[in-house]
Amino acid sequence: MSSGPLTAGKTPATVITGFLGAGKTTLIRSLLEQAAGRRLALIINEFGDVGIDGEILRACGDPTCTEDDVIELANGCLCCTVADDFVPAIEKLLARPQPPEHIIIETSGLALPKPLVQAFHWPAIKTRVTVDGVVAVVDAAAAAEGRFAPDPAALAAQAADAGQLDHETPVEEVFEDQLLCADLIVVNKTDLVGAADLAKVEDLIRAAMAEGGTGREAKILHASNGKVDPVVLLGVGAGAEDDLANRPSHHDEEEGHDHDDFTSFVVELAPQPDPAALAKTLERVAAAHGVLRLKGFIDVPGKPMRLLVQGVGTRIQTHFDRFWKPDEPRRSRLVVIGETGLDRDAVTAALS
Ligand SMILES: Nc1nc2c(ncn2[C@@H]2O[C@H](COP(=O)(O)OP(=O)(O)OP(=O)(O)O)[C@@H](O)[C@H]2O)c(=O)[nH]1
Repeated sequence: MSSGPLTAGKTPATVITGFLGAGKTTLIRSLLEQAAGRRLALIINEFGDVGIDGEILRACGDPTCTEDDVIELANGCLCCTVADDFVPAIEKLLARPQPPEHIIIETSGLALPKPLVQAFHWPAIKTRVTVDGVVAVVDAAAAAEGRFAPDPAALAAQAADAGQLDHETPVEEVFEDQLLCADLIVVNKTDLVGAADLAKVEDLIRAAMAEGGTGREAKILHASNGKVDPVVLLGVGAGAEDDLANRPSHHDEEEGHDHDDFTSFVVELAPQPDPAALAKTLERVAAAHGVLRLKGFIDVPGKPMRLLVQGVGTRIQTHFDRFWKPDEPRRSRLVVIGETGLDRDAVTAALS
């Protein structure tokens, strides 16, 4: 656990980053199940204004995770709302009669984590909290399909050109930034790939890090459904806020940063009698329009439970996650996330 001279006595915080749908919430859920009485608090930031991740975590029914332990900062980008939202949220947690022993922060899948780590230099929290580690979760299946970077061989050829960061797609940029800030990289969804693809993903990660110009070696772990030993995950002891120079970021090159690359909107659907048919439709729409992420809850008439829908690229999963509450409107709403230019009207029409 954190014990260096700079981190002694401070509350450790772990930043969980990773591209849309990589498995951050799943990993946190697994962590909560294994918390063994340790007081954890969660701060969750999502892209889009409907807090699905907080809902999923609250629905887990884990006694170590009460309503008060989950703080959602759902409006926008954490690093841009540091003063108004993030620092006060940390202060509030520390002021509790029983403050958390460890704070877990889930960034949005589109966040560049470095500016968030920088926020730990704010005077109000600098002497009281340290970033124990930045964990980047990688979707092994999506990475093996080439969704985040060109072929590793091509990347390796570019590695000699370290520092040339401006030729990438927005998705590649975000993916690389998250890796470059990480102390620990969790290659998740290993159940979906074979050994050869897993090796390819590790090559791709190392090539992306080399291309980004860091000399640091982050530790790489494998996981399925985010199952990682909590002692490893929460015991990095990095003091990452004091090691920013070794974490290059596209954010370093820009004045402020750009929120224009991605877009999100909510589609309100009619109740859906057939989850399997809905999943087929979503798969078709995601493929036709290049949707990056879909998530939300659906009313299935006659069913007492709400249907959780999760789409990562064209991979759609559904399951009933909890009973509708008596006073809760049975709405069917999906958050849709894609790159700017995603045709909102066409997607809405195709889903409605
Ligand atoms: N097959 C498989 N599916 C997984 C695994 N981990 C997560 N998933 C699924 O992937 C989808 C996305 O998982 P989340 O944990 O919500 O991902 P996330 O990174 O929190 O997503 P965002 O917050 O939207 O960026 C869900 O349907 C999960 O059930 C895994 O190891 N294997």
